[in-house]
Amino acid sequence: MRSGLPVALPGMRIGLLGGSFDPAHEGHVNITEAALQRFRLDRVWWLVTPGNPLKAHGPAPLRERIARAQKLLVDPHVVVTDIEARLQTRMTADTISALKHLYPGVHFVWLMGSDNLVQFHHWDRWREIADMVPIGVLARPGTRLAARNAVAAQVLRRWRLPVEKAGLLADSPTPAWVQVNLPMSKLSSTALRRAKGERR
Ligand SMILES: Nc1ncnc2c1ncn2[C@@H]1O[C@H](COP(=O)(O)OP(=O)(O)OP(=O)(O)O)[C@@H](O)[C@H]1O
Ligand SMILES: O=C(O)c1ccc[n+]([C@@H]2O[C@H](COP(=O)([O-])O)[C@@H](O)[C@H]2O)c1
Repeated sequence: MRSGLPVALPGMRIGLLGGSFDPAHEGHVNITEAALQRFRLDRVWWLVTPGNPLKAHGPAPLRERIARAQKLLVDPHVVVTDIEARLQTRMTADTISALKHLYPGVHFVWLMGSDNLVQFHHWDRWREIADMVPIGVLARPGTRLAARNAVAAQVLRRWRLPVEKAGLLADSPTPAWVQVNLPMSKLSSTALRRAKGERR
């Protein structure tokens, strides 16, 4: 295993929550805890991205964002990582493909808030992502309806699991996805940056 990468054993179910985390907030913690429970995951890795390929403005320095994320987390099942910087991947399809190669036998699940499902069809090789890993979507305020009508949700509708089967997601053949509702948090990094007067 390359140095600096987290350890995982074959058979483990690991959720990947990619994000800018600029900054990390309780909304991230909230969906992470829900994902651990609802998708019966052993771990969630926060993949703190060097920069979202679809965002024009770069985020705060990676080290600052990681330090803040680590401070916020108390659950030992959650690991904050700079995997994308280490692997030099920016596109999620490349990150997932590299992780599957580095961790054979690990059951990865891609996690995202429902706002990201609405955008998902703009991501690079998004159909390949859906073919590589099951996807767990967590409801985010104001985007549940849009997520239901999202292009990706329509194209992948045949492979949507009923919510009662969310616990089987990590072991399901791909494509497979499910959207779960949870007590929602309105927190967002944008709101936190604005409250501090930052213009990013
Ligand atoms: N309050 C929330 N409820 C549900 N999902 C969330 C929430 N906040 C963030 N997420 C999800 O967490 C992941 C990482 O989010 P990100 O780091 O972009 O935070 P953000 O608050 O969405 O930031 P920004 O406001 O800068 O877009 C994304 O999949 C996003 O959908
Ligand atoms: O690969 C892509 O084309 C792509 C496009 C947009 C977003 N993503 C990923 O989605 C995750 C959430 O991004 P963000 O900035 O909304 O936190 C993060 O891991 C990004 O790298 C990935």
